[in-house]
Amino acid sequence: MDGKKKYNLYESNTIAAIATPLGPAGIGVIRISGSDAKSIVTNIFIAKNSALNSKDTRPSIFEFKSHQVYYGNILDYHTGKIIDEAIVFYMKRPNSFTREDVVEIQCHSGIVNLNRILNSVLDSGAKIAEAGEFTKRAFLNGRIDLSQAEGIIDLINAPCKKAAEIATNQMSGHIKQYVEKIKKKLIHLKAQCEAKIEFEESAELENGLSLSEINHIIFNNIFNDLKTAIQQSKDHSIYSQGISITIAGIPNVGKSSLLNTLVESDVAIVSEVPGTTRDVLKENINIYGIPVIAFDTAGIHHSDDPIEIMGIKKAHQKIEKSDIILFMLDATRSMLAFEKDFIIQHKCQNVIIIVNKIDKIDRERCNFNEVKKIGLPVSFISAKHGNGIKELKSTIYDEITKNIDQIHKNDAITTNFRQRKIFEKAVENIQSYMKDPNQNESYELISELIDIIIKEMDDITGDNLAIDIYEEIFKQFCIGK
Ligand SMILES: Nc1nc2c(c(=O)[nH]1)N(C=O)[C@@H](CNc1ccc(C(=O)N[C@@H](CCC(=O)O)C(=O)O)cc1)CN2
Ligand SMILES: Nc1nc2c(ncn2[C@@H]2O[C@H](COP(=O)(O)OP(=O)(O)OP(=O)(O)O)[C@@H](O)[C@H]2O)c(=O)[nH]1
Ligand SMILES: [Mg+2]
Repeated sequence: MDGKKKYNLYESNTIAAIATPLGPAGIGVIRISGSDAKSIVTNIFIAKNSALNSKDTRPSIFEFKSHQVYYGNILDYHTGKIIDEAIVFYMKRPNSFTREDVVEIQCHSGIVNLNRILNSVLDSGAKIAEAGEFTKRAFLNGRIDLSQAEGIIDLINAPCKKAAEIATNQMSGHIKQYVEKIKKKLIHLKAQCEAKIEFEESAELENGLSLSEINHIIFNNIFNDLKTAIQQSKDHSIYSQGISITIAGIPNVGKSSLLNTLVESDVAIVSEVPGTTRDVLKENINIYGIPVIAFDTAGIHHSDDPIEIMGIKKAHQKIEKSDIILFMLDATRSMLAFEKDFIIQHKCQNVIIIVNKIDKIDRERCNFNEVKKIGLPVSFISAKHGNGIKELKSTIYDEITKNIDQIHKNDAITTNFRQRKIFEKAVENIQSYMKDPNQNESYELISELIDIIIKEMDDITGDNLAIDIYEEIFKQFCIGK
């Protein structure tokens, strides 16, 4: 991490926010960052038990030592009355998360208590922090780059273990290092081009790279680095974005029963009356670490009931948009022509055929060769009694991951959507240069291309990025982060 300070934007104000959730919890934390952090807390804190020299009095600013904790009482700024007992933690700049002076107040939790303490801190001179402002300061003050800051948001929002692991990698600088490696190669090539352009006539440079060698490195080595980042990120995006699964089928086959079994809770109404489900139901589930949004839909059939027709229309819309369709059949009867047609129509999507209610039939006599012949994955289950559900989950997992090579590689480079778009733009720029008939003739042209890609790599790490772009990114954070 470089130590340089990029901006002096915030030196004049000190910010504060509640950093923990506003609900019942054991402990709550209020975070204060900026040059007045220490004096602001000095006004509203009395240290107890000789933690500071001035026992049972307001401490002098000079008494706080960095990275030490002090026990005492937090007071109301105006009345001087005790609000809560707390532990106060001071981190002297630049040895803090924001690289500014930071004081944290660890107090009891509870919405009212935390807000009373925050108000006392604000009355004592702090300004309320915007969403993500602490992390923005860590970025502006050079502790982390933009990709690491984005790793922090992703970690906070991670919907599953794998997504959290990927976010931790980003936070610790995977993307940053990957981009820096590409940039280093580009800067080397750029220097070669500049030298050639400058000394062309005097022919002083004999052992520099030739134009075709430079082109070759960009078209192969750099191009592959960019492509690898894009491909591996696509593979991993299922962990952060999740995938959608729609349960479909004719009425009464057991779709809602399956949703309930997958969620392990009675979220959907189940009854023997066909046409029970009218609306689309949505539930979050987790299939071997992959976040899945599961939709239960109205049974599809020909209906004259206007409300049912609306439900069936919604079901079709969900089916068209979903990543995987679980198409459910009833094991107690043979397949209808309508069901066969549905399967044929949707064969291009990822369809898993589910034969439900196997508890009701004699497995030996169950003849579903017809279904197996279709060539799609088939699961035999009892949604009601739970048979075959583990196998169904494995089948779904295989379907999700079937086109993914990199999924288990921990060192795979994983970008978020914003970063991936920039890598894609860089690939497009190289491709259109490759198509340019003049590209073999000019160091100037390749030098321009190199400049463009360097600028794009800078956008990933946030170097020289326009203020409005990173402002947008930090707004996605929660307050207190
Ligand atoms: N209470 C608390 N917990 C937290 C944070 C925090 O700010 N406060 N963090 C943030 O949200 C994360 C940790 N990140 C941090 C990063 C750097 C420093 C820091 O003080 N670094 C100094 C000193 C390091 C040392 O003593 O070795 C430095 O790097 O110079 C602290 C927290 C998660 N847990
Ligand atoms: N024996 C048995 N009965 C089941 C099974 N799954 C569902 N059922 C029964 O089948 C009936 C219909 O189940 P639902 O889950 O409501 O079916 P659905 O497909 O959601 O029906 P609609 O919402 O009307 O389209 C209920 O009486 C369930 O108890 C199963 O695996 N075995
Ligand atoms: Mg239903």
